[in-house]
Amino acid sequence: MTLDLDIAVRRDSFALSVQLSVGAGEIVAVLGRNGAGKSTLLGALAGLLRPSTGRISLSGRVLTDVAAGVHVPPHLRGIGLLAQDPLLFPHLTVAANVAFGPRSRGISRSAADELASRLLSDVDAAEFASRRPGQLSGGQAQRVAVARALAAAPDLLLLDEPLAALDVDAAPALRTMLRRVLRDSGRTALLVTHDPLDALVLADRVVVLSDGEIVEQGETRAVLSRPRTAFTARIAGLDLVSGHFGPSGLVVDDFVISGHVPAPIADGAPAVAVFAPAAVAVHVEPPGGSPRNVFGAVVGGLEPHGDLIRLRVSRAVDGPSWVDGLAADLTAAAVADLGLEPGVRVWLAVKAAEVALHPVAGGS
Ligand SMILES: Nc1ncnc2c1ncn2[C@@H]1O[C@H](COP(=O)(O)OP(=O)(O)OP(=O)(O)O)[C@@H](O)[C@H]1O
Repeated sequence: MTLDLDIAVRRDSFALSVQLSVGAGEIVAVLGRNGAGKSTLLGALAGLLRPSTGRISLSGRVLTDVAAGVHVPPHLRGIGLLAQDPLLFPHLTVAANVAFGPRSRGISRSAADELASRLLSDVDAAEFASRRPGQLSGGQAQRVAVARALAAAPDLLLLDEPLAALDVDAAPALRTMLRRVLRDSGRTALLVTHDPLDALVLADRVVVLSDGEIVEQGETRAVLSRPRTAFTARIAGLDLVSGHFGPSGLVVDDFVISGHVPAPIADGAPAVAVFAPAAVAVHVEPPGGSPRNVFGAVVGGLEPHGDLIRLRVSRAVDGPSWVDGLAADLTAAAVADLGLEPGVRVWLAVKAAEVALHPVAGGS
């Protein structure tokens, strides 16, 4: 199902103006800080808000057309929402929660029960089928909410910060599960998040929203690893290296980057190494000992970053090309002590414990 949207929404002093298309089976992440307009965009799509101008269509079916006076109500849009809060019916069992959507579409009880049980096993929640929502952890309830959203067979699935309410231990497994079920079901989906990791793992493409406007968009890895605007660089706030997963880590050209693997990755699958610029140590001589991850580069630029200085590197003539754009955060004193300025040869070192390896969208 293809989504085409070109709308403007006014909310008091805030204005959102977005033009966006999402292809059939594509997963697009909308990334933005608090107040960027992400919820406003979702509200307009879901039919909860009326744009002041514009048009929204889903596979040619017009959902909103302000000029023509068309505004299809939320429940008739064929759009499913998975929110931060699972919002399960507390008085129904897990299985009945999932079967509720199909039942209200007129599907027979036995077919709806069968669908619910298949979807619950897809999200690894089959064992909770006869429990009530009050007897589930946050992560378990969110799995059930995913099954319920899929059971409604929406033409478009909206995911509104689906992992934001989960604790850090539950989020990676749920992220991996979401990635699997979204790919397997071939769903067209729009994911709203402020977490670049969600975008990386789940989305094919990312759209960066700032002050109600799209400031950058493109293939997720490309946008996050080589942000073209300072705004995206700040929001991404991460160092990213793309490669393939191998037995000793991320293989990129003839380098291997070691790191920890929060959720399983298939051998040979496209993956990324992610680390914080603050975890990067900068040396002006090759570091001694045998630290695992050391990359040669030259200083590209220096810019203030809060109380620190953010250094961006470029490739050295004899060094790997993929270091281009990596960032390291240092104190002003360290920058002065090391004599760092554009063109200076440096070695970046990152401990394996500070590097996380993640599968990326498009991979198996
Ligand atoms: N009901 C409302 N009436 C008027 N203005 C609103 C309303 N709700 C939100 N706004 C304003 O619209 C702007 C965008 O808010 P929105 O909730 O869409 O941002 P967001 O990107 O979803 O932020 P967050 O990540 O904090 O949820 C903000 O400036 C907000 O103050």
